[in-house]
Amino acid sequence: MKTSTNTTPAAIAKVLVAVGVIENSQGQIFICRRSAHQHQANKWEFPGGKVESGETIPQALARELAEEVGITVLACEPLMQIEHDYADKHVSLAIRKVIAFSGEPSGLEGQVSRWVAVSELSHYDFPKANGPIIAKLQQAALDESSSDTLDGL
Ligand SMILES: Nc1nc2c([nH]c(=O)n2[C@H]2C[C@H](O)[C@@H](COP(=O)(O)OP(=O)(O)OP(=O)(O)O)O2)c(=O)[nH]1
Ligand SMILES: [Mg+2]
Repeated sequence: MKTSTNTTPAAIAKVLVAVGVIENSQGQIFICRRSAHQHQANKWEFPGGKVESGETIPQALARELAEEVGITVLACEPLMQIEHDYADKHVSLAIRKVIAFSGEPSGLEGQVSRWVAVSELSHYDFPKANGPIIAKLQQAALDESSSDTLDGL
């Protein structure tokens, strides 16, 4: 007789998360450190949080960034979508680049936070799902600097 152990992926909830890559005028990115009691504890992250029912992704992003880091999002654009299965949780990250905002971000929930250059992002311990985001930001920065070089010819 077959037995079921209820450990199939379908048994693990999937969470939609709006994630903001906030960039300043010097091309630096704002990152925060997750607390010791959160999922993916103590890892660095791009601020954001779960999309609540009835919310669009931009609405969720605006609410989360106001709550967590105290900025008002004025404009954002899609950067990428990542599906990632952690053993205990499946996440769908809807990543937006925040290209205009008002206010100065800070860790309103007591989280450590800082602005970092794109080239320094790989020195920080992010959740596994974030690898492709960092690769994409670093590739875009390289493309931009090579087009600057060509402009100078
Ligand atoms: N905000 C954010 N979450 C990320 C990133 N990478 C990544 O795997 N995650 C995962 C960790 C969590 O499982 C989930 C986000 O949940 P969260 O704990 O931030 O959600 P939330 O802000 O609504 O939290 P809460 O107040 O309900 O506790 O997405 C990232 O760069 N930023
Ligand atoms: Mg959050």
